[in-house]
Amino acid sequence: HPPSAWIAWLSAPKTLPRGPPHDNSPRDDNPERPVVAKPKDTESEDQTDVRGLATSSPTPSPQTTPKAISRSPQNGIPIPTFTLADHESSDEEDRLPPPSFPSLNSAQRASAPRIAAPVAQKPSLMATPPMAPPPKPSMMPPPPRPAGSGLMPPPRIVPSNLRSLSTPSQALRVPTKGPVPIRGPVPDRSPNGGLSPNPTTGLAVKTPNARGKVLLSPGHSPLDWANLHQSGQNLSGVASLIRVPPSLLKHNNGRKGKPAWSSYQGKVYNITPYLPFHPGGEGELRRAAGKDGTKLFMEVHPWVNWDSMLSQTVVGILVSETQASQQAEGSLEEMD
Ligand code: HEM
Repeated sequence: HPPSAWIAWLSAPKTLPRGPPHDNSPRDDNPERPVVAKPKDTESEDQTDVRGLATSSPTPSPQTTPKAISRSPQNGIPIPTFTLADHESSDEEDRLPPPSFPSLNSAQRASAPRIAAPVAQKPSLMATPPMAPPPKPSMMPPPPRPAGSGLMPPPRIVPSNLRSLSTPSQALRVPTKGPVPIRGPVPDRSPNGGLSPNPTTGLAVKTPNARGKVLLSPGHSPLDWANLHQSGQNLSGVASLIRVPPSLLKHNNGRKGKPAWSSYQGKVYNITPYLPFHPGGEGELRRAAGKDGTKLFMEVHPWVNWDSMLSQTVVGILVSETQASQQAEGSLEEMD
């Protein structure tokens, strides 16, 4: 913008309407289009027709807002109008055929192969140049029909073709030859069928589930044992490590209220607190109570690190009867 225009606008008297010196609104270069201003005051009596044109203003409004009027009468160019009634009464259009698609002179129609003869077009009002009739398509002749009905005869039903349907009992029969697959749970070799009473509650807790795994009572998962084991509690039941003779190990077999001790590779553990946490079941673990359980342990799960799992339950070391009597007064810690 030329700076002079801005200077002129800035130095203009205050009575001039505020605004830039030029019109930023989009220009309407079409002189035929009527200029319409939306009435600001909704309570105004001025009416607008469906085209948005101001129709009449019977009484002069005191408002100073300029009202839009059609410029067409001044220019002498009439605004074309139509009514719905006129359109409906036009029979001429109804008699016209529906518009063809694709368009009669379109490239799509020209390039499409014509199979059937074109339908005779009624003379329409569309200025369409007459098209040349499409060339006759050169189609392959249909394949010769096979002799007879054209269908293959159904296969003959011969008794040797029929497979005998196995009965449910046959389908589920275990093969008589070869090794029998082991699908069941771990066999329970405990004397009372795996249901051993809990030493604290007296209730049977071991119940193998469908997968053969022992259902541990709530709060007795391996993680729960890990938490209890790391809690710092003394789980051994003895004040200090002791020498355990075989007689003492045998005595503490977990029955009649006695603690369950078990030795593994020379160390004696108090397995009583671990019984309800044992994933293999309390009954299985009890089988090693009061004796050395190394052999049983290694038969089942040699990968299990029992020493780290039971380190807080260590009672002492397994010694001979004579060693134990010689050191009956002292403890292992005093000897060390
Ligand atoms: C005090 C020592 C023992 C500890 C720390 C211990 C620990 C474990 C652990 C952690 C498992 C789960 C193993 C796994 O899922 O891979 C387990 C399973 C088992 N344990 Fe022990 N166990 C001990 C002693 C025994 C003994 C002496 C027996 C047998 C007389 C036994 C029999 C079993 C059985 C049958 C299973 C189930 C195996 C399975 O589900 O496949 N456990 N034990």
